Amino acid sequence: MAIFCHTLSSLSLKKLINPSKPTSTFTYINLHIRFQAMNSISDSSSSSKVMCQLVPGLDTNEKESILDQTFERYTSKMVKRNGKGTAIVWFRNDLRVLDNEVLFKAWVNSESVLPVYCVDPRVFQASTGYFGFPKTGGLRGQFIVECLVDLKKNLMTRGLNLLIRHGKPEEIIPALAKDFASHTVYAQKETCSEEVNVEKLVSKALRRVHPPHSTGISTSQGSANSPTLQLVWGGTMYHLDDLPFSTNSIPDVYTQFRKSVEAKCSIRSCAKISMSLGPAPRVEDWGCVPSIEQLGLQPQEVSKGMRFLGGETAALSRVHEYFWKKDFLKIYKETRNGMLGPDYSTKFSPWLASGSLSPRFIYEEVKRYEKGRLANDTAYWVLFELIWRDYFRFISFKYGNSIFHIGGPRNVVRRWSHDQRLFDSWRNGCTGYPLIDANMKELSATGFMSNRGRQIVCSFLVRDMGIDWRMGAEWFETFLLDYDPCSNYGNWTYGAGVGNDPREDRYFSIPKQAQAYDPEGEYVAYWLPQLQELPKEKRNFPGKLYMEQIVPLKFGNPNGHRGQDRASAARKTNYGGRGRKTNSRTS
Ligand SMILES: Cc1cc2nc3c(=O)[nH]c(=O)nc-3n(C[C@H](O)[C@H](O)[C@H](O)COP(=O)(O)OP(=O)(O)OC[C@H]3O[C@@H](n4cnc5c(N)ncnc54)[C@H](O)[C@@H]3O)c2cc1C
Ligand SMILES: Nc1ncnc2c1ncn2[C@@H]1O[C@H](COP(=O)(O)OP(=O)(O)OP(=O)(O)O)[C@@H](O)[C@H]1O
Repeated sequence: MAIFCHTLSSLSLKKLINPSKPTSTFTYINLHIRFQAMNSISDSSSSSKVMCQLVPGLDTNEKESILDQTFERYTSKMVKRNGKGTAIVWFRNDLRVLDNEVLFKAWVNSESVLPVYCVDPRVFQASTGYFGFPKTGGLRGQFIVECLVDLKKNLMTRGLNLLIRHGKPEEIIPALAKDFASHTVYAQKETCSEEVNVEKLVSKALRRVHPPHSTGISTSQGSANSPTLQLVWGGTMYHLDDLPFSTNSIPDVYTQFRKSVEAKCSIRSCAKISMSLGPAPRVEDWGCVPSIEQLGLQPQEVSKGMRFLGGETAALSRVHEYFWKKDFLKIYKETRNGMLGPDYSTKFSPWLASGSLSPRFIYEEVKRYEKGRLANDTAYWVLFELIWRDYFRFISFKYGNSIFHIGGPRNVVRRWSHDQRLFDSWRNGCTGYPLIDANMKELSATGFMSNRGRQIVCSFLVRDMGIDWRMGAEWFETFLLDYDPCSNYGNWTYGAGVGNDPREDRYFSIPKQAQAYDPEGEYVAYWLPQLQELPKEKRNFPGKLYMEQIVPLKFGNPNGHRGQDRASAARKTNYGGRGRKTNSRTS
């Protein structure tokens, strides 16, 4: 039965948590978490089935009041501006007002700020690098639209607005710089080549802009008074400039990186801004936030699972909901490996990826929680995970495009399969392994998959199927709401054993993972309703009661796929084996 979408009484919770039966801490706490989630649903819908759950699950008034209170805490009368003229803020993956270094710098160094967002066809209408999937899927497109609506609203509250233009930034931004006689364009610095190339093009085009009172004499470098592009570091918890090593010598082992930054750097405070960011320059037509169709994408409704709301208001509300209202931070470390429902983990990633949430703000909230409520290892663990996120971003600096290449940062040579039948079964969730299929269905239906799920489906694709890991990474690129090139390709290279850390080469055994993280088959039965009628212990191991398994498992297959050994399966599926023996650990 689909647990988190049904109401449940405390009586049935007691039945679920049978004290006479030994239950692991993980299982117990997850049941508790789902029970709380269900209670919140039952408030509004008594005994009816709820098919999809909003994240955050707060009403509009509550969200607006959280936004106001948070903004108030981060507003200061002390900040003064001391610049001249108009500065342009080119919004990219930093769609927020709170702790936005770019907006802050532009405001301080100008008399007026023009905030701009460019709907770049290379982001919304292009294809992924090698395998040609849509670069941005409909669900992420919708999420970004919501982020833009919210950003526009929050800027307007502070006396600004958001100018929205369709086209390439290198054409739009210089034209605006000319029209508004801007001296500087501020934007967040990115690290991957697609984004860096756009930065270079914008910078080059700006050099050709002559300000109205210049002599018109220009060199190949442009006019001395041409507007400049100032790229500002943002988006990570630790600042690039504060790292205790140069980007070229960032440790390849995560633990070394973490220990070093924790010991030697501190996290900068969030930027506080003035209540009013105006005056806004005079603009005839600020443009509307595009619809999903205007982005050239197919709209997709979420009718099951989690429905994430885009935007800074939702992001700050989610932090409030998870840390303060539901108080789940105190058990985060024990629950974070769950798969079902909104509350086993923070779910901050979609807002972090679009930049509608600042990681430094999360840091400050963790510290506030530790001071005001409870300081334990589990509150810290959110920071531990955020350091992973920082790490992959810095690693993308160090290794450049190699994170997208088949051999990864270590240039590992292996033979990979491109068997379309196998890949299709994986992406469509029809492999015959409920744990894989349920996760893949969740991804395409909601744009989200748990970290546990991501590791398992990655291991299955690359190790059990032997498929080119980039096919999986690009599929994720299309669908994930939280798609971020550094975290996505960083994690995939790790999962495929081609990452920068040679020690990370882990095989995830589906039977073991199912036993540990979905012992009652609730997760698989939620996404694969045909399994709901099976006894709980059978749901992850349904044998012939489900569909035929497309490949045997590399290590042990308790459930069959009999009559076809690995070698013949490999031949049949064009799986070429590996040129190098892996030292996989089995989890
Ligand atoms: C194959 C694969 C692909 C992934 N692709 C992405 C991606 O495109 N974008 C993305 O943000 N995360 C990615 N992750 C990391 C991780 O799965 C998600 O960040 C996490 O599931 C988001 O859920 P959460 O916010 O509830 O996480 P929580 O457990 O609540 O963690 C808090 C935050 O820490 C960060 N974090 C946690 N784990 C990781 C990790 N392994 N790597 C980097 N950051 C982490 C995230 O920002 C996350 O929001 C990927 C992991 C794998 C195995
Ligand atoms: N933000 C991003 N998201 C997804 N993929 C990206 C991103 N930035 C860069 N890439 C991918 O990186 C790859 C660029 O690497 P490519 O190998 O073409 O360049 P290169 O390293 O300069 O080339 P070469 O190896 O031939 O010198 C492309 O596949 C591109 O899709």
